[in-house]
Amino acid sequence: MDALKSLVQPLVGGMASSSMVDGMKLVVLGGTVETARRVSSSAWSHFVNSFFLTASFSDEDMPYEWLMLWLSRRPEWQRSREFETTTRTTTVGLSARTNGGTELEDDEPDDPEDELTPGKQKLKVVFQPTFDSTHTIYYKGHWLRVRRTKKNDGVEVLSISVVARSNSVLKQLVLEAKKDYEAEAIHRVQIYFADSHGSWRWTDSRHKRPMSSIVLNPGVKEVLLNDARDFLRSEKWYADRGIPFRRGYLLHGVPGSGKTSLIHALAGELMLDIYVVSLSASWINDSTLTTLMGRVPARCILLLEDLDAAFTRSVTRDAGSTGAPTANNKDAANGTSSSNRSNSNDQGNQLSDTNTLSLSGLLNSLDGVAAAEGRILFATTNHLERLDPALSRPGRLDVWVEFKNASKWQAELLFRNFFPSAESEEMVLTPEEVQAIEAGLSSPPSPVQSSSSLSGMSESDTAFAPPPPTLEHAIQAPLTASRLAELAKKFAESIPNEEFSVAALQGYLLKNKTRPEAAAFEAAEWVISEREMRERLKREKEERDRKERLDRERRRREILEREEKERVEKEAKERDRLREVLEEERKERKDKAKADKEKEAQDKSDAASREKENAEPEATESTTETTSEPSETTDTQSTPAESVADGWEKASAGDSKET
Ligand SMILES: Nc1ncnc2c1ncn2[C@@H]1O[C@H](COP(=O)(O)OP(=O)(O)OP(=O)(O)O)[C@@H](O)[C@H]1O
Repeated sequence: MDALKSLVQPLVGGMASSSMVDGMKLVVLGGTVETARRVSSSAWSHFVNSFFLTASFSDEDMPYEWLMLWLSRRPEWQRSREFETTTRTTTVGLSARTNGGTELEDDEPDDPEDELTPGKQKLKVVFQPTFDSTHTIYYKGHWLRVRRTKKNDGVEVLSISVVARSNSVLKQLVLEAKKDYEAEAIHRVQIYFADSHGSWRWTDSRHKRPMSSIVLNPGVKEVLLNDARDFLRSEKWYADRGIPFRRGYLLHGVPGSGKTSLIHALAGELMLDIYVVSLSASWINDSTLTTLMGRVPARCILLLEDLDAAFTRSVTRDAGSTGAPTANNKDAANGTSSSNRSNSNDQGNQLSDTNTLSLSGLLNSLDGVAAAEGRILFATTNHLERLDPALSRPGRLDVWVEFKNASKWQAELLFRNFFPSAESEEMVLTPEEVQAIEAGLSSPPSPVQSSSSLSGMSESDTAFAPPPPTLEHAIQAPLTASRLAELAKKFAESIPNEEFSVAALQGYLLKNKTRPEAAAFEAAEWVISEREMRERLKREKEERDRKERLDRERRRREILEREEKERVEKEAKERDRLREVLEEERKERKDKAKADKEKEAQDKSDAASREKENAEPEATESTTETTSEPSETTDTQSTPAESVADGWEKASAGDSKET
């Protein structure tokens, strides 16, 4: 301190007061402390950078999902002192869990009213650590530093750092998280969609659909399932014979017949993920498709939706559309590039010309060198007639399955699947419920009644409320197996063979989901009303088409008339212009002739005067006779402009005669 004083003393001289010295001391001390803090902090980050191994995971990739699920189960993650709250719709399944909030969400008991307001989306509050906060988690003898950050483009990144000599602990962690995730995903099918950059993006995870819920004519499901299973077991068989290990299925037929549903059910059964490309996407082209095909994993289902779009580039799924090849799709079918698609502006239903997918590009992507092996390809189309036979070559689409409208057999089975029977396990009623049904009592208080009493409505007010639900609506007594069979038969009898899609029948049953009896007995009526509606829609469509045709015709006529009028006006203008030119020429000629005559006269008089002077009168007379002739002929000759104008006049005279 004395040293500091002796340093300061000469600066402030004898005037230095003790308070000033104290102030200086404080400054020096503060500076020292701050410098020490900075040095230690930079030393720490240097230490971290040199000894910590760091792995980063972007939320655009699956490992992020695995790790978020893993973290959500760690108590350290849940005990975060800085957390954010967010709401999300409650979705049963992984996507909800992987937000890292399953264990952290509010513990509020489910509101019984939610049960009574079907369709209402339930929001829950999720607590999760804030971005940019660091958490320390102990894992297999190592301290992990976990940090979640958000980049400017909105992409979330999870960084995990660990002090270790090798990165094996991080690898172990990722593998463990993956295993946990897969254990969780065993009952779900992961869906990936292609993006315009040629990458696959995980999009959804759906509950597996039981094969039994797919209603197809006998044998179809079994054949497909066995074939796919057999294929997956036969890698060596293919390798031994040098055959590319690929198998393709084409599901074609009417919309709403179960093509997509069957693929989902098969994926669940075979424990495969689904990779979907929609060929009607505007950005799809040869090179993106080839890149995508090369990037599918070895064991998966690759689903090409709307295969016909690759041939026609048509986005319409209108049943009335014939699918007749257009100039463009002929090119495509010939295997030539469809880059000349820019001519297609006149085709209302054609995609933009940025779409350059060709048949050869599609075929190459299916079985070219870059195509992945081991995948099962499924392609769907509603328009088989638009496809090229080249697709049926082995290794491309080996098995073709047609999907038709529902047969009577399918209608019956669909009905049976839809309604529970007393023997089925799904519907287990409590003894009270059974008692209530037997006693013919109404179900528990209806939502309308309870809400009206809550809002203070008087007894008489209930007259304005909708009627309370009947027993039939509230609790559906399970049917006995024999009654269910009877009703299913009755339903199938009322449904005409292969006239309605399974989706349409499902829609009808859904409307009657609590009324199996009514569903069976009113089916014939529904068929009639559906037919009438179809007829009406058909008539309306025809009327619309007719109007559009007339409109088009009228517009075409108007355009033709306008063009004709413009042509006539143009010709008249041209005639006028030529006439003016002609007039000017005539005038010029006259002026010229006049000037010539005057000049001639002048010359003559000059010559006469000269002759007079020379006294030779005979020579002057003969010169006058010969020079007067050319001026007469000039008048009678027509110039080129005159002849063109004459032509125009003659032509227009002819035109006017014709009209
Ligand atoms: N054969 C079927 N068995 C069970 N459900 C079916 C069947 N066909 C259709 N459905 C039901 O109808 C709806 C539409 O079916 P899906 O999407 O599988 O038909 P699709 O043939 O793929 O139609 P699109 O060609 O229009 O894509 C789904 O809800 C599905 O459950």
